[in-house]
Amino acid sequence: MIWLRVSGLFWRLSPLRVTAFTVVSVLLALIPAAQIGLVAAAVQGVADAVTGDPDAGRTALLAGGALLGVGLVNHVLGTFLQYLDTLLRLELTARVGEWVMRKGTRLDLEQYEDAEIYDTMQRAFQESSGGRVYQVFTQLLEVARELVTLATVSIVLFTWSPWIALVILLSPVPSVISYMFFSHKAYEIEYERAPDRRRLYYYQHLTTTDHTYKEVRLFQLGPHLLERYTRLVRTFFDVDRRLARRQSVLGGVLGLVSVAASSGAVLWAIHTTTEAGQVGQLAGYLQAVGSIQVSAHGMLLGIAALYKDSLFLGNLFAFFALPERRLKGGTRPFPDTLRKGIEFRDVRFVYPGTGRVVLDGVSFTLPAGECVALVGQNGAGKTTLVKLLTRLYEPTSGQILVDDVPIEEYDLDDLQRHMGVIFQDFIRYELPVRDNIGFGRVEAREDTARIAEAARAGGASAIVDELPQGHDTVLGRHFEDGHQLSGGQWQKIALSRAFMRRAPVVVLDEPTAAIDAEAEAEIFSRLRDVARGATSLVIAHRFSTVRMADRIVVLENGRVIEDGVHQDLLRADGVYARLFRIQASGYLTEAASS
Ligand SMILES: Nc1ncnc2c1ncn2[C@@H]1O[C@H](COP(=O)(O)OP(=O)(O)OP(=O)(O)O)[C@@H](O)[C@H]1O
Repeated sequence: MIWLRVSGLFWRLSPLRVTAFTVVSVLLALIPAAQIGLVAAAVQGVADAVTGDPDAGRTALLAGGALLGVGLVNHVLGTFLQYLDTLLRLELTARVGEWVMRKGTRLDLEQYEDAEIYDTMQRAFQESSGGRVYQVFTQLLEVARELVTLATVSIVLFTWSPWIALVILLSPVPSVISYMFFSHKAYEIEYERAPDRRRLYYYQHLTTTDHTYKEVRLFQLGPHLLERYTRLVRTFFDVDRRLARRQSVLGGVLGLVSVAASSGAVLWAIHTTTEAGQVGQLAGYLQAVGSIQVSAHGMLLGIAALYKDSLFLGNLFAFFALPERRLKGGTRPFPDTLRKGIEFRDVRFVYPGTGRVVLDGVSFTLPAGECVALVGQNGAGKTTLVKLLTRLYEPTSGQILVDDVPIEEYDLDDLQRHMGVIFQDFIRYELPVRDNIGFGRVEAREDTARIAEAARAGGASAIVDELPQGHDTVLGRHFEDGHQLSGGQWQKIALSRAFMRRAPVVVLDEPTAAIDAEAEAEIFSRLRDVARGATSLVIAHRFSTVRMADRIVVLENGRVIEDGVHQDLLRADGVYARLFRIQASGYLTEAASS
């Protein structure tokens, strides 16, 4: 049914152009039959004129003139078809890319983090140029056109000799069957290969991108990665070569059957027409033999190609059919300022498809307008908590309440609009500063005063002031005139993006890991001001940052083990106090020995 869906896509693209394309294609398909009839009439006319028929010369001339007219029509229609072809192809290429992007923005994070679904996406992206969709459409029309040609030419040929016509018609069948068989095999191989192909692209990415260069170069990973790449490519090549060998042997043998059948038919035609002295018929016959064979072959190969391309296109349609935004919100608008705060109540979480409990009954509160720091060793579940709070995932059990209302009752888009979040792996947009900060509130990206204020809040003002084109300086090195920043400078820009949002809830996941201590202290001492009284959650490993928070929550193995203010936690002499002293003593020892 892929054919139907492809036709549907084209119809939606431009009903007028698709109709014109179809009509012109069918008209062109009638031309070979007309040419055969006219050639036969012209040649027979000449032959009769030579043997003394007085009217035959005029008939031959008329047939020749008509042949010229048909040739002209063929040329004009052919040119017009080419023009329509270009238009439809351009339009489709742009639209398929657009559809793929739109779909990508409507999926859940869970789908991106699921290896199987991710493979489906990768397979679909290979089709996102729209090339194959277009191919299927033109193949469909090609098959229809050859069918019309075949039918009309067969009528002529069958009236002369049904047996010869049948032999020629059936001759391509064996080779087409083998083509279909091998197409299916090729598709199966390619399907199984998707994870390895991803690995291949990944090795390529590691050795050809700017931000991987330093490490790959200094660890001298280049040759090793190249070897992994080559090993995979060689495995692919071995499998493909075996398939190609089998295909050419079988295809070659079956092709011989086709050649033998058509050559035999030509000989047979020469023999019968010579005996009857029908020169015109012989000329028409020879042309018809060629034409019918080309059309039958074209049609059957078209069907086989359609079959193969439809299999590949199935991936694209499978991607389009992926369920969208399964995570639904309610209708309640998210508050512009929190009244009470956020409460995690006995939250448990297991990543879908895994058996490991990442959060095991987490309970704590984020009082409105306060800043809570979340600490814990790597893998304790801190970022996972943020994913739940921002509703990128749903708790397996337990509840998150905002101002005593379960989080899922709030409108999902509105909730996310009211959260200023920066993750550890924030994006470095290779775009102007205006976008890098303005994307925090995309509707306000032209509001230079607001961007400047956000930059101040994130400690990025001095960086922006020094850039050659200020807010319009392109960052990064991917595009012309791009200006590269240091890691800490990028992080300040990302922080500014979070503040650009002016959200009532601010979540910063290791926001200052790359920022120098002085700037970090400056940003956090002003956090309450810059966050405009927002309720904030900060994940940090540096205790100089953590101690500035109103409350501190310590997470270990998915459980809250301590919760309180800095001084109380120190007095309690638990895990927090131990970790704090380790860091503090490191600094003190260094200070004492210097
Ligand atoms: N998408 C995922 N699918 C399955 N497991 C995951 C996924 N993301 C994280 N995990 C697992 O969940 C656990 C908690 O991860 P999380 O990223 O929340 O830790 P974290 O406390 O933020 O660590 P860090 O301090 O290193 O950033 C880890 O054991 C990790 O392996």
